[in-house]
Amino acid sequence: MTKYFTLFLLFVSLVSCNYINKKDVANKKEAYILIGAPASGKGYIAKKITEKKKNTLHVSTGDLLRKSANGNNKSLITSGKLVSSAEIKKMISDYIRENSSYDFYIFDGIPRMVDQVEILDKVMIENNIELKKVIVIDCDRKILTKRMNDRSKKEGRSDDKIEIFEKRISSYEKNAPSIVKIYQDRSFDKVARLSCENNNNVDFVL
Ligand SMILES: Nc1ncnc2c1ncn2[C@@H]1O[C@H](COP(=O)(O)OP(=O)(O)O)[C@@H](O)[C@H]1O
Repeated sequence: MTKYFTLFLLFVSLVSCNYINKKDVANKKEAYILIGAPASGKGYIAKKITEKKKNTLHVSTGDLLRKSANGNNKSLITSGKLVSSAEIKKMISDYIRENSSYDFYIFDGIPRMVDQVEILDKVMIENNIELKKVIVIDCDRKILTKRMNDRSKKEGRSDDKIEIFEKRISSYEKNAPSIVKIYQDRSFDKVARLSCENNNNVDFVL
């Protein structure tokens, strides 16, 4: 009799363990961080990932700022300068807190400066989001400039004028290598590289 009771207890504990594991998996949220120069196709890659992974939120700091920016930030954006990290911190923490029910997050446009790595770390910890992959998009400057020209005809973004665009690329070239290095030093395997020209198949970086 005791033998059967012990077996029963073992069975119950196994089932409940499995239940806990399933629940943990269900609650785990994961993030992709996209790093790429202006016009390198971060939006395009984000769209591809969103198609592959259900319940994914694409978080573009540029889009969020364009929707909400005050006068001062608007003029910073128009002149190709960066908005202060303090404002980015508030904007991103509020936004993720208000949109916490996703399974996957794609961060596009953050971190843009080294100090924003820590800001994003904190937001991810507070919202129980783990880093899945940092995807770096490599792109030749000639291609970027051509794309910017095409895009500015279609979208008419105020910061897509050639001299402003060059400034944004220089800012990217100044900041991105140190940011990528931080993630590589933390975990080399989590940093994947994609070419901006040959990026139809994103499966291998997911
Ligand atoms: N993380 C950020 N920190 C500071 N400024 C930002 C950040 N993200 C976006 N911005 C501002 O918004 C502008 C547009 O950003 P975005 O749409 O990502 O453009 P792109 O990647 O094409 O340069 C940037 O040039 C900058 O002024």
